[in-house]
Amino acid sequence: MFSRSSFLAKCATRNVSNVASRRFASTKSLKETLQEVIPAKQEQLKKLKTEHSQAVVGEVKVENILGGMRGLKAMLWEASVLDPNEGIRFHGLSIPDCQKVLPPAPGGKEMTAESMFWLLLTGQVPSPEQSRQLSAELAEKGELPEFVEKLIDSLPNTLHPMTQLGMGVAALNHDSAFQAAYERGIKKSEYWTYTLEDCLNLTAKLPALAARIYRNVYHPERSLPALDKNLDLVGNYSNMLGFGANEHLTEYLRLYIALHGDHEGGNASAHTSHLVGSTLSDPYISYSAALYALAGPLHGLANQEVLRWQMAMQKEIGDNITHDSIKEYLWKTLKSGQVVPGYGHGVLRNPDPRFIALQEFCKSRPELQSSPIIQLVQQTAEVAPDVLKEHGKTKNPYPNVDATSGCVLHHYGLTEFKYYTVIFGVSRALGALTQLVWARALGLPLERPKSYSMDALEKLIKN
Ligand SMILES: CC(=O)SCCNC(=O)CCNC(=O)[C@H](O)C(C)(C)COP(=O)(O)OP(=O)(O)OC[C@H]1O[C@@H](n2cnc3c(N)ncnc32)[C@H](O)[C@@H]1OP(=O)(O)O
Ligand SMILES: O=C([O-])CC(=O)C(=O)O
Repeated sequence: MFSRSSFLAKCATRNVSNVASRRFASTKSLKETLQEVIPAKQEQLKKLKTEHSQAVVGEVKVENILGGMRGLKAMLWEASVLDPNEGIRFHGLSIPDCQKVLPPAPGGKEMTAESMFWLLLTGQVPSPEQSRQLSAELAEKGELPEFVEKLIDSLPNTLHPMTQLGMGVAALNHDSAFQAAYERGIKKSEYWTYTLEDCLNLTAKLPALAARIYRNVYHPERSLPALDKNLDLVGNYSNMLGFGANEHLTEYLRLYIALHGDHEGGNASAHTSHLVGSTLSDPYISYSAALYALAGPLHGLANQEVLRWQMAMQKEIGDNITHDSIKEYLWKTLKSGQVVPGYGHGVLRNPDPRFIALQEFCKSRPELQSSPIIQLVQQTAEVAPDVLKEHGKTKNPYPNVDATSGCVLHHYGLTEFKYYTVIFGVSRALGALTQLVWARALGLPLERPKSYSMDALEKLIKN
């Protein structure tokens, strides 16, 4: 028998190939589990600092400074690592591994947001009981304060849903446990527990906030159902969006939200939350800032742009869609100086495994296979890589997750694509908030890289 802490210490230094070995029969709560795993990680950090702080892991070239820091190994991020060819691994587990071992909701097949959150936070696969325990805790904490409801209800329905989401999340910091404790004057060693409290509260409240925005903007005539204490986080979200009766869409949302949860630390949303959090801003305002990075069309908003672009393509081509007509539309987009949304990536150099997992979901359901919008997305993915290769600019001509994430929502009737990035925003909290807990548990410092002007850079090169 091995102890969990020694197992975690080993996991920290090498990938775990035997997925089954990640199963633990435990009745511990999330906080108790974290209390157990934190000392080994603190020890690991101490060792890295004392024994290896001068080890060189890369070099900084002028192209890195001018090229958006692409490729620089410059951040610590615990929950996931992105391999350019294989894609994302969460604590060493690939997406198919996660699909095998992470518990689904009762009666469902897809992993829940809670089980992914547990894995990201602790490095352990929760038991179904632990996952359900976390669902119950989140449902208990899920209601919005009345002033936040009033704030969201007062916004014009023409304000982009992402702007509204960021405002609601920031306003929730009114009740931040971390901020209140910091003002009281707590020890650094206690930071993580208050951060965890805020992170759980925020995760719990995101569905009610995001669903309220959807209702206000698109269906003001509807009333919002109350939180169901027996449902998982996404079950409740789907219910409050008005799709609770559609088990297929609810399952898709579970998969979507688990898969989009984390993508290592350098992506713009995760990095923003990490940067803002490093000033000891509380998790609400740190994550609010992250949402505004996610809301850019080169990042999360691309999933809205993909649907808009695919619908425009469908309108222009009409019913007779062929590979040639898609090719022509792709060239038209490129020649007009626009990017093809849903293609390319800052790190990945192969098709995104999240794209593949969502496509597999489509392939497993006959009603999705015969859906015109899903067929169009699939056909586009067959044509676009060759066109992008011929165009010759992008380092990665393959589809990323945004190329396909919206079409299933559209098929099942969630057609308001300006809302899609909000769903991404509910998901990305899982990874960004996990790192805030770890940043406080490990006592990570203020993030403050060195910058140069072009004159200063030229001087540096000469010297
Ligand atoms: C969840 C996510 O955030 S996944 C990403 C979602 N974003 C998109 O799908 C938007 C479309 N894709 C892109 O704009 C880019 O591929 C990005 C932003 C994702 C990555 O950017 P980079 O790392 O700079 O990509 P790369 O190094 O390959 O770019 C080189 C050139 O190819 C161009 N390029 C990259 N992808 C594309 C594309 N899909 N269509 C057309 N041109 C592209 C870049 O604009 C750049 O052109 P430039 O030299 O004129 O500035
Ligand atoms: O990793 C990135 O830069 C973008 C991305 O796919 C994500 O954040 O999910």
